[in-house]
Amino acid sequence: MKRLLILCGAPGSGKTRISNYLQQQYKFSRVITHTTRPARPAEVAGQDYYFESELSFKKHHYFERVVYDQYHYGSSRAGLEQAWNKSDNAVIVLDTKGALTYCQQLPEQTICCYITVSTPQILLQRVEHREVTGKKHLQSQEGQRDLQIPVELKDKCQVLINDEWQQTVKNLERVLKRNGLLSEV
Ligand SMILES: Nc1ncnc2c1ncn2[C@@H]1O[C@H](COP(=O)(O)OP(=O)(O)OP(=O)(O)O)[C@@H](O)[C@H]1O
Ligand SMILES: Nc1nc2c(ncn2[C@@H]2O[C@H](COP(=O)(O)O)[C@@H](O)[C@H]2O)c(=O)[nH]1
Repeated sequence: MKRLLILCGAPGSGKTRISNYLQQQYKFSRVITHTTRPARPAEVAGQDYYFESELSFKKHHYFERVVYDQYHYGSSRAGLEQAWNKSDNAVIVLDTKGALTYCQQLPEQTICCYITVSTPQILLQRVEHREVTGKKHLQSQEGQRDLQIPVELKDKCQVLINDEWQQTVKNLERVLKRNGLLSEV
C-alpha cells in the first residue's frame, strides 16, 4: 500500500533533516514541492524544491497551496504520484496548514508527525545563521503559529521531539514500526 509520511512543525524543528534521513536510510521518496522563495546556498532545484517565479508558480495545479512568510508554497497530486512511482513510502515536508489538508483529504494513506523541540531558543539557534529567511521565517505569523501543534491536528499527528539527534532517530523508528513503514535497506 502506498503511504505518505507528513513532517510538519516550526522552522528549524528538523523536518528536512528527518526527511533526508528517511530518504537515505529507508529509501523513502520525497514529494518535491514548489516555492517562490529563493534557494538557500546548498539547495538543489528539482531536488529540494521546484523554485518558481511568481508567474511560473501560478501555472501549476496544486493539491494544496499556502502563503508562508510572504512566499508561495504548493504541492501537487502529480508530485505525490511521482514520489509513489519511486517508492511505496513517500515523505513530504509541509507547514501545519498543508498537513491538515493532507490528513483530511487522504486519511487512509497519510501518517502525520509534528516535529518539535523542548524550547524555542533551540529553534532560533538552528536558523539564525541561515542566509535565506533564517530568523524571519520563525518570526513570521506562520512560523509563530507552527510553534505549537494546531488543535485540529492534535488527534491526527504523532509528536516527535527533535532535541538530540540519536534519540530522535530511535523515536522516529518507533513511529515507522508502529505504522508499518519500516523496511530497512
Ligand atoms: N537534533 C538536532 N540537533 C542539532 N541540530 C539539528 C537537529 N535536527 C536538525 N538540526 C539542524 O538544525 C537546522 C534546521 O534543521 P532543518 O533544516 O531540518 O529544519 P526544518 O524544520 O526543515 O526548517 P525549515 O522549515 O525552516 O526549512 C539544520 O542545520 C539541521 O542540521
Ligand atoms: N503547505 C505547504 N507547506 C510547504 C510546502 N513546501 C514547503 N512547505 C513548508 O513551508 C514552510 C517554509 O519552508 P522553507 O523551506 O522556506 O523553510 C515549512 O514549514 C515547509 O514545511 C508545500 O508545498 N505546502
